[in-house]
Amino acid sequence: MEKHLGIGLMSGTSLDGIDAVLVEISGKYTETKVNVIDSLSFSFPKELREELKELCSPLTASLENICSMNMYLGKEMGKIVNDLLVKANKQKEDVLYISSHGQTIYHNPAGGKRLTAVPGTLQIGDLSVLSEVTGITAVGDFRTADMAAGGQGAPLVSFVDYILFKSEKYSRAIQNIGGIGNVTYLPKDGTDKDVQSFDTGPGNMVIDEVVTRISNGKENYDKDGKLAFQGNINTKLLNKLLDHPYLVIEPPKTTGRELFGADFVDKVIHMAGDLPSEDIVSTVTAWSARTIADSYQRFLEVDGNNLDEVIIGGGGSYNPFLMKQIKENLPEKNVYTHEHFGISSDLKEAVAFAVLGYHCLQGQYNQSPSATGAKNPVIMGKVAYTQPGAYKRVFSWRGN
Ligand SMILES: Nc1ncnc2c1ncn2[C@@H]1O[C@H](COP(=O)(O)OP(=O)(O)OP(=O)(O)O)[C@@H](O)[C@H]1O
Ligand SMILES: CC(=O)N[C@H]1[C@@H]2OC[C@@H](O2)[C@@H](O)[C@@H]1O[C@H](C)C(=O)O
Repeated sequence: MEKHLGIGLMSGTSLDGIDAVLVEISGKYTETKVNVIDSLSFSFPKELREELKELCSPLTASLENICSMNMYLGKEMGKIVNDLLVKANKQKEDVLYISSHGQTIYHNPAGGKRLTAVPGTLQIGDLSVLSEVTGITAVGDFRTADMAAGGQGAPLVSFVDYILFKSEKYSRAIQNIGGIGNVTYLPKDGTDKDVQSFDTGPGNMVIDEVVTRISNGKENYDKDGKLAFQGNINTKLLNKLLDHPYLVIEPPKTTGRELFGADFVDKVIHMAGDLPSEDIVSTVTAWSARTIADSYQRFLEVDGNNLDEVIIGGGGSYNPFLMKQIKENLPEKNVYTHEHFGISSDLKEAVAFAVLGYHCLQGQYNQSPSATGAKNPVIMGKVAYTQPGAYKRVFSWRGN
């Protein structure tokens, strides 16, 4: 089977930065083979992170800044790709495509009341700029295709989870803990029609924002759960947080900074009153863990479905306090991280988007309707090439 080099780029809702991964890839769907060759991570400087946060809220976003940031991020993403090529000692001619998730700044799967307020989602980091800076074909803007077919536009990684983790022996929950938590449920010996997926709720987003506030911006996350370990979980605050209406909405459902961003953290800080700051960190971390465990019980382990294994990835898997809480809430499950299966928790989503982009270029479906709630399968992604060389490399290849 013909092998190619491709690059996956992930810039997630945590707004922590961009992960870039160079993969060798071949095949399609359950025959897909993907190996990581090299990777590079770029942390957003504080000012950029703050600007992006502003763009994620209708109260602080400006049209002018969104317009510029789309171009700016496209260029930055291109520079990261070029750095990765230097690191891996590869030329642009060696690489068939880049597949970029883009930076979500707004995600509104429910839409609004006005006639024109239909569901929408916006990922920025322009694909033409990315292609022009790198000389490589760029694929991206996946979520709108799923929404066009009536889906939530997320979670999309469930398609790749099915390829990587389906098992004849065990029912599995593949849990990502990024800014938001999302799960893919793969029942034992199930088909692609049995895949279920939804956002469980806050992952690290609320923890990160609380830490940013209490440290006056000196820290932006609770490294190794240090603050959470120093505090106590406050049951009263925890119970109030567990009343959040998102947690009982039936899947398919997705969420983001619109519900669990800075405006929500204002309310948490208010609810916490004069609690010591470490207790607030412990409590919101315990809350994230509970929302994950509770949603399995509420939505997955129903109708005779069971759950044997939980496989955790994303940055939250590096927070030992959060992991401890998850394990305590799931005493009868085997809880692993992606590393147990030879996959980096950090790079998994970037690899997943490399797989989605490769399918787009092959004209293959790359989405799971049962996971996103779409009416029908679609090929997600748009393709940009600004120079003939990039165009020729992709179109002289018939990836069938
Ligand atoms: N050593 C660590 N200790 C505690 N938390 C950590 C550690 N490393 C990473 N994290 C957490 O992981 C977050 C980043 O996670 P990740 O990169 O998976 O998110 P993302 O891809 O931006 O989000 P999403 O999957 O929601 O789009 C950081 O903001 C931080 O909260
Ligand atoms: C709109 C958006 O960017 N959603 C992200 C976010 O981060 C985690 C969770 O919420 C998930 O639904 C999704 O990302 C992953 C990559 C997904 O689509 O599978």
